[in-house]
Amino acid sequence: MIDLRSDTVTKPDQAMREAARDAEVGDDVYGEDPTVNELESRVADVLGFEDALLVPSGTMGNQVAVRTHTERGQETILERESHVYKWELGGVAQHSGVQARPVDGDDRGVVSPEQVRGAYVEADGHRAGTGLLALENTHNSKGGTAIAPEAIDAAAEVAHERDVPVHLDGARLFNAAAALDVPAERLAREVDSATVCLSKGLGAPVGSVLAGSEAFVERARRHRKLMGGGMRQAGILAAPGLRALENRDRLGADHERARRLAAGLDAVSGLSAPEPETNIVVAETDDPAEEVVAACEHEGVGCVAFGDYRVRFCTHWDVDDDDIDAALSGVERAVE
Ligand SMILES: Cc1ncc(COP(=O)(O)O)c(CN[C@H](C(=O)O)[C@H](C)O)c1O
Repeated sequence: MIDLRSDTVTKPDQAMREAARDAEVGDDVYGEDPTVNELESRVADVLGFEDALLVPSGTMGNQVAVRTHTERGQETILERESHVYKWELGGVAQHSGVQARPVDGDDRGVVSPEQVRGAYVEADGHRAGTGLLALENTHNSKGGTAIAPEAIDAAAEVAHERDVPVHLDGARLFNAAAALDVPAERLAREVDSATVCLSKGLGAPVGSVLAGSEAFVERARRHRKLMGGGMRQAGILAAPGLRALENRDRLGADHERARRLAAGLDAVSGLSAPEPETNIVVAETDDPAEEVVAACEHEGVGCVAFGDYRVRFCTHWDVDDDDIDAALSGVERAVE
């Protein structure tokens, strides 16, 4: 099957497997795994933060960030279609006792300064107040949109004027950086913490990294442990992660293939697919999405329903040009 369901399906290459095999390891709960320490330091540098923390998943990175930034009862402002709100099992409530305050970003998932201002709640005798603003870049549900640094900065400025910290779910931050041709550090410059996923388009088998100030990461390390994320010889995971980090420069190839895939899908009767900004293609379907997904699977193409009449296809490093051609033929057969 040509698996376009997600870029989470990427598999480690031989170099990553050998790096894992040969990794120098230690007990990371004691801070003694040299490979984990190297990865954390490297990601902190790349994102322009003081420190960083390896976590098993992007979800844990986001949830540790929420738990570290907030107090119980507070609210977190987030975009209604964001991953933190929509796909993390109510984690902000379950892990942190935090209330979600969703706002409807624009069609690209951008949360405006006015929306932050309007959703902000000052603590008083009856309310715990706003404890966090959570943003996402690229924005998955809106089609992998690469949000400009100025938009992130503007929302963060309003939060900071009210002493509210900002977390950036940067699961695909390097995709945004590649699409906008700006350093990832610039996209994270005005936020207080950011997660990046090594296990998506970058191809690592496991792992995300949560970056922030030294004081933030010290507290986040405790919350990671609280959630059971304290790992031992995790250099086995950090070594392929370090290799994955070097794949940032190849993400443009995924974006180019996504553009070709979208153009081909758009030409199929019963589908319409706008030009993507990164590696995520979302097609509007005449037939129910679930039917289209099942038909595509039958023709050897993996994709996922992204709404009643929306289907998502993700390009990634295990998908080459021939796969795109084959996928287009398969989808054409599926929906004809
Ligand atoms: C923006 C963003 N932030 C966080 C995560 C969570 O990462 P993991 O927990 O899967 O490592 C994801 C995964 N997204 C997955 C996907 O797109 O297939 C599913 C929906 O969970 C994400 O898209």
